[in-house]
Amino acid sequence: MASKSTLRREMRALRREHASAVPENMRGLIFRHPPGPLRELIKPDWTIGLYHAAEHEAPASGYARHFSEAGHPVALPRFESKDSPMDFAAHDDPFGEQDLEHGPFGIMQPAASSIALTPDILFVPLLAFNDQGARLGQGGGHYDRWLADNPETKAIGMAWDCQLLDQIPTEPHDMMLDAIVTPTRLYGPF
Ligand SMILES: Nc1nc2c(c(=O)[nH]1)N(C=O)[C@@H](CNc1ccc(C(=O)N[C@@H](CCC(=O)O)C(=O)O)cc1)CN2
Ligand SMILES: Nc1ncnc2c1ncn2[C@@H]1O[C@H](COP(=O)(O)OP(=O)(O)OP(=O)(O)O)[C@@H](O)[C@H]1O
Repeated sequence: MASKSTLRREMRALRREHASAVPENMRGLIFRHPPGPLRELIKPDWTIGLYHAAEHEAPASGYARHFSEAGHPVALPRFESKDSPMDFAAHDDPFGEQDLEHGPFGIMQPAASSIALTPDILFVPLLAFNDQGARLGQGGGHYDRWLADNPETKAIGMAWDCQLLDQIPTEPHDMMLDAIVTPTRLYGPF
């Protein structure tokens, strides 16, 4: 099996190629809200963890708007510096995004003044996944560490269909996903 770093390079290129082929005016039409079997998992009082997608990642802002309209608190990852641990903080303006600022890794994040929240379900970006729920991330270990510290939180991958692989190299610290959503399929809930 290819090493994680080789796979990361290949999957970044594949994801870029795939995502840039989706016309700009169609992007808002995909990932508008999660499929029914996932919505059924989510209790009315749950806090929803999402991410602010980088250019070629599966877009997650439609879910932020959907869950916010449905009355759920929405939270995004936040870092004080590149080396500090990830926490989650309120994202109260998913339509205007006026409550976000530039953070480390070039990703928009809640301001330091936003209140910290602990998601009950966490939607996570990824570079590759398989149909058993294994995940390859960016290599920072941020989600693996956070999920290890918060074992009650369900983890749902969001991905383009091209990110599905037969096999993912895994290590003991890698946390499995409870489900993965793509524009055409739902894998799980396992
Ligand atoms: N949108 C988004 N938010 C996220 C993550 C993510 O993968 N995507 N993270 C996931 O853990 C955490 C941030 N950690 C990160 C760790 C490493 C890199 C990283 O290596 N980025 C590459 C650029 C990748 C590319 O070109 O696509 C880099 O900086 O070289 C990014 C984020 C939390 N927030
Ligand atoms: N629970 C943990 N405790 C301590 N270190 C961890 C833990 N999980 C992962 N790490 C460390 O994080 C680093 C990156 O892990 P890995 O290559 O699995 O990242 P990834 O799953 O691709 O990234 P991410 O979870 O940020 O998307 C490794 O050095 C690993 O040892």
